Amino acid sequence: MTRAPPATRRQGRRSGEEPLTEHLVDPRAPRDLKAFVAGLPKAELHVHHVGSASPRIVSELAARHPDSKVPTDPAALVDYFSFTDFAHFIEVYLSVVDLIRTPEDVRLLTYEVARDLARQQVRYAELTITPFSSTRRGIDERAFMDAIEDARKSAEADFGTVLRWCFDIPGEAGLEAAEETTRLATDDRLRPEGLVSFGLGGPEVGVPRPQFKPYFDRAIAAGLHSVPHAGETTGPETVWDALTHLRAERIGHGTSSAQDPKLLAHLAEHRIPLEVCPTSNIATRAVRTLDEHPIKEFAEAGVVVTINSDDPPMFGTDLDNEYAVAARLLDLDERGLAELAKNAVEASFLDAAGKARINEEIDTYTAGWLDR
Ligand SMILES: O=C(O)c1cccc(C(=O)CC[C@H]2O[C@@H](n3cnc4c(=O)[nH]cnc43)[C@H](O)[C@@H]2O)c1
Ligand SMILES: [Zn+2]
Repeated sequence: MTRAPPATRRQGRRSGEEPLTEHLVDPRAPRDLKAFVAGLPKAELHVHHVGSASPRIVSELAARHPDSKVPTDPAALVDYFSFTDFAHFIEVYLSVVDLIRTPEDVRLLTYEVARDLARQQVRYAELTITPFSSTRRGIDERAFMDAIEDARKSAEADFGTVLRWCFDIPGEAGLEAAEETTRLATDDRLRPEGLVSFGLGGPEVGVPRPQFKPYFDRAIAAGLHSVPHAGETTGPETVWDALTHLRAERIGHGTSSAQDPKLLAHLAEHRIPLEVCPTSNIATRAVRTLDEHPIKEFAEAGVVVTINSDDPPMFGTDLDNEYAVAARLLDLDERGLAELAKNAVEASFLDAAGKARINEEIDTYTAGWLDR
């Protein structure tokens, strides 16, 4: 018998409601959960713009820029995208950032990322973009914003996938990057229509969160939601800092939260979702093996778990695979997977009508699958 642990049930229950009955696997023949996931409407909340460049796009851009050390052969990229530690991941990540040199590169990348998301039935995604990394490399800021907005509108029209932006500060680049990112995110003459949230990425070691409080205060005052990375490569104190100093509404990764029962209880009580990216944590060596990943502790503590792919081509994964990983680690059936998908919809910054639309699609799809 397979049960969906409490936290993977839809978290939208008002307090005092009867708890949902346990999801029991139908005694009929085991179903192909991967096929179910492939057709399941989904939302993705933690996925990076440059980190989502497909091998085809990366190799095409590398061929345009022979001075780059990034391989032009997609097969050679697989080895290039294997990391010895988190610092090595960032080094490789920045070598791909260096390939994005023109507004057309930005537009092509963004539109193709949306195509890949749509292929996985992603109806809505909040794509994390680091504008500082592109403007400091010479891309005009107005042209950058126009490129991502043009791709966003084209993708919605062509694929039906709704994209929104999270602008993040590359923390290791310091307060200069914080100031520039905040300016780009809050200047009404520049901020793109699709911008909904404000984040903090890059290495956490040696990059204390409290220093970024003034910048998050300005972003929140401008109506943006706070979604910093924390607890990915450092301890639970970084997650506490993100909550108390940066007023985080969601936490990117939050992996080390499992080391602090009080933090788990706080996240569960206040329904602060974790943007869990299982394979990312293995690829960057933040977690040793999937079986050691704390996602089950999160679920059993009642924390809102959302499933995400982070930098899928770099980690040799995609969102569908991350759902399959979650199904194995959380011992889920189709209903449990549908509830995970709804967790992401509920934790998103999409408007109520949009959430209702995707949730209804998830329910209709799941009912149809189970009744087939
Ligand atoms: O752009 C620069 O000039 C620059 C200078 C110093 C440091 C940096 C960065 O650290 C950029 C990091 C970059 O990585 C993105 N990212 C993607 N996946 C993850 C992740 O799992 N954890 C943390 N950061 C991640 C992040 O959005 C930054 O843009 C840049
Ligand atoms: Zn990330």
